[in-house]
Amino acid sequence: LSTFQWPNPLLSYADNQLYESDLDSFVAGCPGRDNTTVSAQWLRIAYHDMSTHDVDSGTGGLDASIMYELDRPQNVGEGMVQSLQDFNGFGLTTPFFGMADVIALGAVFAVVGCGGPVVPYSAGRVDATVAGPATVPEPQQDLASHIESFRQQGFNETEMIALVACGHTLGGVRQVDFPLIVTDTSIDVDTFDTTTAFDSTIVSQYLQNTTQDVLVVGPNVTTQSDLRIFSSDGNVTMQSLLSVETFSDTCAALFQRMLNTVPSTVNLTDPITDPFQYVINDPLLSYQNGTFTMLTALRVVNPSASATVTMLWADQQGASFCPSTGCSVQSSGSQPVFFTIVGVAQGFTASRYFFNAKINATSSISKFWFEINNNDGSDPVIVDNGGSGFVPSLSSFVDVTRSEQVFSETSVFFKVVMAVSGDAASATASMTGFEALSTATAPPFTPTTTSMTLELDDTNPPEGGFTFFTANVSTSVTFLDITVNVGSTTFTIDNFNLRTASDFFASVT
Ligand code: HEM
Repeated sequence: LSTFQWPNPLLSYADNQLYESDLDSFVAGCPGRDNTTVSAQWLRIAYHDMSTHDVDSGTGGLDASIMYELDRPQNVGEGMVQSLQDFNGFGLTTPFFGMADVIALGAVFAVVGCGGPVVPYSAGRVDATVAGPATVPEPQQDLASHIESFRQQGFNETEMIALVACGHTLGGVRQVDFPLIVTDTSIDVDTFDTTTAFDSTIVSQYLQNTTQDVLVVGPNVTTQSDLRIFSSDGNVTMQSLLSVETFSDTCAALFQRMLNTVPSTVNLTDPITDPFQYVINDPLLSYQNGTFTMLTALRVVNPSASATVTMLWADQQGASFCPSTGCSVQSSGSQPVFFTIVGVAQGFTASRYFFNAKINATSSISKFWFEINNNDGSDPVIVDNGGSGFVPSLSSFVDVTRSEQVFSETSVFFKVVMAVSGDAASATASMTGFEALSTATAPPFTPTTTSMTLELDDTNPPEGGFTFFTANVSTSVTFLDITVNVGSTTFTIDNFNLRTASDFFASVT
């Protein structure tokens, strides 16, 4: 299992979405929709979005530009707007994880949902703000054009054949959108093969001449693009894909490249091939009466049933409140982690152990770490972030005990309270709120950011060297970037996950 070095907001969010999000619920078990499958729709949109890539100039690729390209004939189809609506509805984007990362994640789930391979996932795509070039291949184009399109997208002829076969194992062609291809008006969606599953039936039925793929055997010769592509090397590639295992492995490798086709200026994370062995929840803090409360949790993959987990911490340098082995607290409880279909397909289980540490504010805390004792005579396992420990930031933080979710007669909002160390006579504080969910009725679905000013909080007077600032924030805000200037010192909190933190806010009316 891979190790995770905290903090790394993008990587931990990517792991969290891949293994713990709800996005997979739409494709688990390969459910049908609109006479095709949700998976088919999610896979096709990923390919079409990526199709704007140009290897020669290093531009385009999987960048969510599809949101601005839906008026083109190449992008017709029931599934396009529908898929984007699905993605927007989950509200998964963050300031560092855009719609393009969600589209790629959707494709990973889509394939697994229909029984296909797990495609290693990377995050870090950058969303385009305008349309890309109109370079999605169309069925009426000739073989030479298709070869050139795929070359521009970064795939050679053999890879082109396999990629089309891997894509067209799902879904089919919709009569109303392609009436010249599906001429029988009694058919709604003419599926490419006889199974909804992600399997090599598309290949075997083609080689046995029993295929129903209308892009192979349709009445219109001009639009038999799958036939031209599949047969372009004398069926050599299609023969090689007949083996279920080769099909699965080839599709996984090609889809990984497809999803990672991005502008050359974009850097993606290393691929996530399994859940990180240990990940923590970002510590949440509060200060009151000389004590910090710190809430965190440790996710442990494939834990022993008898395991007990302890959190330990060391004093700030020079202080000697904690024993030399560290102050410690047992986990306050644990919960099984419900992995997505990706984690389930890989056979992983996990538990999350929760901690509520009371830390003496005078001696404070320099770092914390964990000890997992399997209680079977084996040595305890130390989880210390690769030796450095986990170092919380105590000079400024959102105080989760003082923050509130306020229910008034007319509205619901968060009262966010921030603790800043120092005297705030000359302080100014501002923040940017990020709303993932777009309220637009049609694409593009883009996030909203709002600038806000924090005020000195009258109801939380200065205490223990901290000054408290506050602002009322809409409950649709999911992330915050906060900046406070106290004299010449600037405190910043970037990418604060308000959605998870607000679970710990008190409800007040
Ligand atoms: C020359 C290349 C290609 C051509 C001409 C082509 C053409 C088409 C057409 C006309 C449809 C019907 C769409 C609809 O009615 O909504 C379709 C569906 C589909 N294509 Fe392709 N395609 C190509 C390559 C690919 C590739 C490389 C992939 C994925 C890796 C892919 C994935 C899909 C999927 C999953 C569907 C089913 C969509 C659904 O059922 O809603 N295609 N393709």
